[in-house]
Amino acid sequence: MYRLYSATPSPFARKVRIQLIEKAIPFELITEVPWNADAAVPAVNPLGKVPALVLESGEAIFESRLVNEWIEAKHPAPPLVPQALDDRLAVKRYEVLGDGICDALVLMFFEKSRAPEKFSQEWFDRQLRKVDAGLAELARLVATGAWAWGDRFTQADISTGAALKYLEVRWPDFPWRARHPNLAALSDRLEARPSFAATVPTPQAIRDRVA
Ligand SMILES: N[C@@H](CCC(=O)N[C@@H](CS(=O)(=O)O)C(=O)NCC(=O)O)C(=O)O
Repeated sequence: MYRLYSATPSPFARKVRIQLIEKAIPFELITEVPWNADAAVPAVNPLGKVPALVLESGEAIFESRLVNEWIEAKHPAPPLVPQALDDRLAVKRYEVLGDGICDALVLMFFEKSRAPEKFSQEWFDRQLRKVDAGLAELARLVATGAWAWGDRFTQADISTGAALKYLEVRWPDFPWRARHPNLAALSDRLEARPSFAATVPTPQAIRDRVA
């Protein structure tokens, strides 16, 4: 059975969990705080990050985009990424935008946790601009669609949904729903799916706070 190293707030790990559940692939979930000194994930991922998927052979795959690409290739049914190259590119664009928004949110979270004298408003505001512009582009791409891309559930929905819910969990007061009602409606539809309901992100206490 596959083993997936994960963390409760992680939108990147959530993408993999959702993909595995959508494809009915059994896996053992190993949940930890990757920031803590005693984290286990560095033993399988030299970059020390979750998600990391460990195969029955013991081989580890890390970086959520690569993990999901591998899962899609090894377990193609049901297909979550279209075959045609231009369509694949279109779907992957949502993952790049969603991951980029989450990367900026992670940086904002840790910037905010610094001692006041170490906090950089300029750095925080730079990341916030990426979130704002990334959301605006996702809203433009989604438009009035029932799904993030095309006429069915794809990896574009996984990426978009994971980013939106992470934003909501990390920054509850961020007014993305008012700004982008189409994204709010898509998020609500996606969060009703069993694979989303089973993987709702929750904050975690970090014992070994990064200086
Ligand atoms: N690009 C990576 C990002 C993964 C990532 O940043 N994971 C965080 C946890 S979370 O921010 O997703 O909750 C981590 O393990 N960080 C530990 C570290 O960076 O040392 C991916 O998509 O897999």
